[in-house]
Amino acid sequence: MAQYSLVAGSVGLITLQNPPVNALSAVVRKGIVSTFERALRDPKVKSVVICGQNGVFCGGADIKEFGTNMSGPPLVPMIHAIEAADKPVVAAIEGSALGGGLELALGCHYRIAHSNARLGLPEVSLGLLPAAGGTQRLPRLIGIPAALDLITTGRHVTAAEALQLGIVDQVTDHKIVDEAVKFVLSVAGKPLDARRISTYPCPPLSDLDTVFEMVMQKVRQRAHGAIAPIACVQAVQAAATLPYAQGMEREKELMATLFTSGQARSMQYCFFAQRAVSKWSIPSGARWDTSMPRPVHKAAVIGLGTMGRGITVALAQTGLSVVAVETQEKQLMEAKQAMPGMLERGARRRGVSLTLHKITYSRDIRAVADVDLVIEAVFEDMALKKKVFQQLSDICKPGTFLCTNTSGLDVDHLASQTCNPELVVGMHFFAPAHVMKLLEVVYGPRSSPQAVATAMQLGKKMGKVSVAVGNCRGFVGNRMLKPYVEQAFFLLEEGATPEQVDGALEEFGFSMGVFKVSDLSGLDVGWRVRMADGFAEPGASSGPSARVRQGRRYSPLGDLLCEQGRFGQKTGQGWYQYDKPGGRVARSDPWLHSFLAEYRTRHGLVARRIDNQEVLERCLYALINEGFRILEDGIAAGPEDIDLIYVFGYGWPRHRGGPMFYAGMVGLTKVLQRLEHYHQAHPDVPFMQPCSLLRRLVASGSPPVHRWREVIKKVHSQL
Ligand SMILES: CCCCCCC[C@H](O)CC(=O)SCCNC(=O)CCNC(=O)[C@H](O)C(C)(C)COP(=O)([O-])OP(=O)([O-])OC[C@H]1O[C@@H](n2cnc3c(N)ncnc32)[C@H](O)[C@@H]1OP(=O)([O-])[O-]
Ligand SMILES: NC(=O)c1ccc[n+]([C@@H]2O[C@H](COP(=O)([O-])OP(=O)(O)OC[C@H]3O[C@@H](n4cnc5c(N)ncnc54)[C@H](O)[C@@H]3O)[C@@H](O)[C@H]2O)c1
Repeated sequence: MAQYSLVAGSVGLITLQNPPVNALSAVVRKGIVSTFERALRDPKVKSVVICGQNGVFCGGADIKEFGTNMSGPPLVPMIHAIEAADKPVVAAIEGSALGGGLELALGCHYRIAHSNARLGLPEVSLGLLPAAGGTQRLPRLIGIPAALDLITTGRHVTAAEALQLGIVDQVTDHKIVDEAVKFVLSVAGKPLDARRISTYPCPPLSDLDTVFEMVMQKVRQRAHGAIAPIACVQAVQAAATLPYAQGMEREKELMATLFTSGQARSMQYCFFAQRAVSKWSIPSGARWDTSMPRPVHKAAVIGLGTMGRGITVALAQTGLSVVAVETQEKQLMEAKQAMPGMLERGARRRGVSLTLHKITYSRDIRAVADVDLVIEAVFEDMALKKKVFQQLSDICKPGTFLCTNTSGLDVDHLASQTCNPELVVGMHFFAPAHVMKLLEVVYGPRSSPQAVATAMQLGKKMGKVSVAVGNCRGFVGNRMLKPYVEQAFFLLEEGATPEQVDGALEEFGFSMGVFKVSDLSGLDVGWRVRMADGFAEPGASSGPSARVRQGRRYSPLGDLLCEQGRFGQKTGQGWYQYDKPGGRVARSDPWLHSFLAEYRTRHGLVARRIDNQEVLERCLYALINEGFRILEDGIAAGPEDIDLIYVFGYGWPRHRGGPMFYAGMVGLTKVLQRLEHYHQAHPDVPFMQPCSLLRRLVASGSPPVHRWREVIKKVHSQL
């Protein structure tokens, strides 16, 4: 609703009231319309201030309404009426003014922001565009380039940047409503014609066509198949080239296409999934709302390699004191040199000024004696990690949480090396750890609710999307990757090329295909794991039995490349070639193609034409099938957890909602049928055998993804 009061004798104050973010639900819109009409009718009222309750102006349209039959007064005429009023209207912005909230403010004649405010048009991240005049008013107010930037990226700006861009007229540190009232009294009676943004011409730009062509090209490249960013550019183009009324028509038309699209549904699903996973619960019964995290003031990181450096930066950025321990002098020196630059770039990326960081370095693990939480990031070697955990258990003060960044080793086994296994959890970051948004918090049967709650809260503080997952080989993300990569190898054996497989996956929306990612992270990483598991054995990669291991189909292709020293980007050769070791630009490698041809001949394989549909089905359905197994095993609490892990950690396109949501969009029956088809063709590939949970879901009528938990619960209760 919207509350109305008369203040300072002549100012009508409208307060949006819809906790927690004052979203513009039907009731709120109704409230604004009626209170605004009342203010206009009242001769005592000379001006109006619009604000939001509880320190938030407005989080935009009510996203929950989007899937329903929308009723109540529409936003566009409501904002028009505010702009057309002959009494000055000021938006008093604190907290957030996002989406429809900012569009409402743009309809006001003046905008005053508290210094804590964040403003933006994030509709693009929901698969939409700002359809309450945002695409038409913002370019008229701040110019086309700046508006394009904000609308196509959806980024939020601080009050200071908003002032610089000209979005707001004033920024204050004082009470926002008091300032707005003071301000509106000072402008009462002044003409308003020059304050109605819709009447402004768009600031001229020379060579408009070239600008839009270039922007469109850039946006298309970044969009990876998402349609909303393209529509955003088209809408701003309408603002630049058409009169306001026609621009509004174009905005409406473009929004109509987006509004009902599968992409918008997928992205809005991700929005709510992100909120849902923070409300974690684990099989022991511990939950987010009953488990108290313990404050962490001082943390430590053990091992300053690739991951340890990123984790140290991410911790320091939250304002924590960090003790960084590294045994190798050379690594320690390199880390010390690299860290300031990483912190500086991080501050720039987050749009904040660089503050003094409290990092102390040591080669002696005893330096961590007084920290509240330790994150271990030494080599992926169980014997080494066990030793480190034994040391930590001896050295650290009582109650210190001991966390490991292992990519997939048994967290329980590490916990058993300590005197207090309840204090041990996995904190699995993704490279580069100070940039990537995902954190898997791995709990074991003995992890205390407080340890899980503390790791989840610390992750949130670090700006991560933290997902609580159970302990199993590879946890959720890396476990699902295995069947996906395996299928990619099999496709090469059968006639595909790395270029084709990557091309199909990139067209689907991944920013990088599986082989480019493998080159980036290093082929040797998986090779070492396969050797440890007894899959890859030196000398076993050729010969007649090379393609069968432990009774199942196996492809030694990755092992053969590693045996040749082709580890990917770091060696300048992998599935692709690079201009030098460490090079970043992947080029097709004729050597690899003849190697594949020779390999097929050696094993009597006849290359066949494989279409992209098959590439996608085999790679993605194998991954999704493992996702169902993870749900069945109770390793992930729900499909949302898996989906966010893939969107934030593995480059799954957000506009496709994550693998499990995507399976629902494709149709569970179809996914099941195709898995059955591929499993029949290759019964020696266990990953393709459809998971029984998938069968149960299909048998229960393929419920929508938000109802899968009911079926999963039934499965668990029968176990
Ligand atoms: C044809 C039709 C034409 C329509 C015209 C459309 C016009 C317009 O252009 C479209 C929009 O505005 S699109 C909108 C554009 N706006 C955006 O994209 C902004 C989206 N919101 C945000 O980015 C963040 O929530 C804030 C930064 C506002 C607050 O962050 P924070 O303090 O960390 O809080 P938190 O944990 O994030 O959320 C707390 C609770 O609020 C909930 N909720 C939040 N916003 C909601 C909404 N708009 N709605 C509903 N609910 C919303 C959230 O789910 C959660 O619920 P839970 O049940 O407690 O889990
Ligand atoms: N690299 C990735 O993409 C990635 C992603 C997620 C998780 N991980 C995991 O993170 C951990 C570290 O991986 P990385 O890629 O940073 O390895 P890395 O080889 O880059 O760094 C490991 C560092 O640990 C140091 N170290 C070894 N023993 C030590 C000890 N006892 N005390 C202090 N320092 C010691 C080494 O000198 C080295 O600098 C591994 O468990 C790995 O599986 C890696």
